Amino acid sequence: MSTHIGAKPGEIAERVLMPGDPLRAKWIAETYLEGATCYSTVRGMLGFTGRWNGVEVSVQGSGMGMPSASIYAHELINEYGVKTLIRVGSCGALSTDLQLRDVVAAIGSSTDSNMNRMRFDGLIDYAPVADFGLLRTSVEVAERRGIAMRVGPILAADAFYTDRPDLYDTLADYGVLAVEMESAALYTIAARFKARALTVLTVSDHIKTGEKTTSEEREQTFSQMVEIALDTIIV
Ligand SMILES: O=P(O)(O)O[C@H]1O[C@H](CO)[C@@H](O)[C@H]1O
Ligand SMILES: O=c1cc[nH]c(=O)[nH]1
Repeated sequence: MSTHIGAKPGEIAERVLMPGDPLRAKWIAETYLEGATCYSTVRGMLGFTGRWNGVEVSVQGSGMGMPSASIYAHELINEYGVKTLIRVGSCGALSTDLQLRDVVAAIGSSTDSNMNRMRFDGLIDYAPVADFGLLRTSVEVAERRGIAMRVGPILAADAFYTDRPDLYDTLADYGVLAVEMESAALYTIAARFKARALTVLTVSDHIKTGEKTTSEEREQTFSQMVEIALDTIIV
């Protein structure tokens, strides 16, 4: 067991999908993974291991926000030997080109988090980016599946409810597609500890239009994103 994950050594695969929502982890395991078993219920942050196309894959909930996701990424890599992590999350669209349920792959992640400012002593604006091989594979998988996945930069925000919507407009002017709350930390920790990471998202709500999906839809219906992530992680 690590501090926050109740798995025994060997119970977590080298390949892990990371949704923020632990009940999305359960849905993914039950819907897609053959022979899935639950290895952790610590803090209700469920984790499962099973097989996708014969390859062992785990799914671990990571919670909301970079402090929580950082804990799970850190322990998965450093205490369980995880080599590849793909976040499968929901996001709010900043770009007016995006519609509800569109799938987005995050090539890089800007952030308002202070975590990397602390890491680099406020001297460097570190640029957290996706693993190029995973990103390329995900694009190939999406094309093969006929899914029009958008690839571009996103924002990883500390706050879900912002007092500065004007900054979201400015970021959209700079080509930032969407906002979520974990990718910058995931990319940074993967880089630091020599793992590979990618973030694939589904648009759950639109910041400009106010349209949104329900919490049940966010938990159980973002199948295109999950299928792209599963096909990508086993390559
Ligand atoms: O749906 P998940 O993966 O939790 O991701 C998004 O949803 C949560 C906010 O509702 C944040 O964690 C954000 O990043
Ligand atoms: O972090 C998130 C996730 C979904 N929608 C948002 O607006 N923000």
